[in-house]
Amino acid sequence: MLEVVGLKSGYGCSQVLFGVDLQVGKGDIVTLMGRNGMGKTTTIRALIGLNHVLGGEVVFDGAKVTGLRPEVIARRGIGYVPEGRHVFPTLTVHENLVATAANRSGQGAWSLSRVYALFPRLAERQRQYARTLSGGEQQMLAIGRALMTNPKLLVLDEATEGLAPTVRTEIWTCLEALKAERLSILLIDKNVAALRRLATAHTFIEKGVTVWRGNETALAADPHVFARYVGL
Ligand SMILES: Nc1ncnc2c1ncn2[C@@H]1O[C@H](COP(=O)(O)OP(=O)(O)OP(=O)(O)O)[C@@H](O)[C@H]1O
Repeated sequence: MLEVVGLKSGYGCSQVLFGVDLQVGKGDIVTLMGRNGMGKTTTIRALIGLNHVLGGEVVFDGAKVTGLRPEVIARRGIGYVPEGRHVFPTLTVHENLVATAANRSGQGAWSLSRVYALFPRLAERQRQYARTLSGGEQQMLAIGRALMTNPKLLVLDEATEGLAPTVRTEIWTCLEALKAERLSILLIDKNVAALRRLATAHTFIEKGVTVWRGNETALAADPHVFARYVGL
């Protein structure tokens, strides 16, 4: 589904990524972990076309997408939920969702009713302006909007950051439901316990380089990996 090899990227003349390798297979839930400032968000931004790629390759769904424009990569089927939500504040919940609805149909296509079934709270607030929603509801809306593009891969950056524990649990439950549907997901999150319960594979980066990859069984078998690269 997604194969990233030797990805290099940065900001202006400051290089941040020096060789990130990452793989997400169909139905996989893959984490991107590492200490603060190691390049997790930059990796995501580079692979979806928001940051300039200095080297390496990104292959998505069998085709090279390295360096393509973000809207082109999004249309290929990568749904992105950025850190900090970014819903349209002056549109209603309903308008936010239809604004990103992809012009695709067929089996498995996301519809308003499917998003509302996943997030009943959004259904109750359909006519409410997005700016009046709680942080957790805005996060649900951000995920719902990404789903309305019918992604083959959903990318979430800190989806539970700053949310109350009960709301976090709701987001994790929703991600479990998406996992059961075999949607491929790449995610960054500081809530490591929940992340590890959900994920099928992990990627650790340090100073812009992939330093460890493996499944949860391999990670659990080697506690030094976690201590060394995340330090908890
Ligand atoms: N817009 C920017 N301009 C310049 N440098 C940036 C910019 N955004 C991030 N950086 C730098 O790039 C490096 C990697 O940042 P990045 O946000 O990718 O890390 P991260 O692993 O996601 O960290 P965190 O967990 O703190 O979000 C950091 O040194 C950061 O200061």
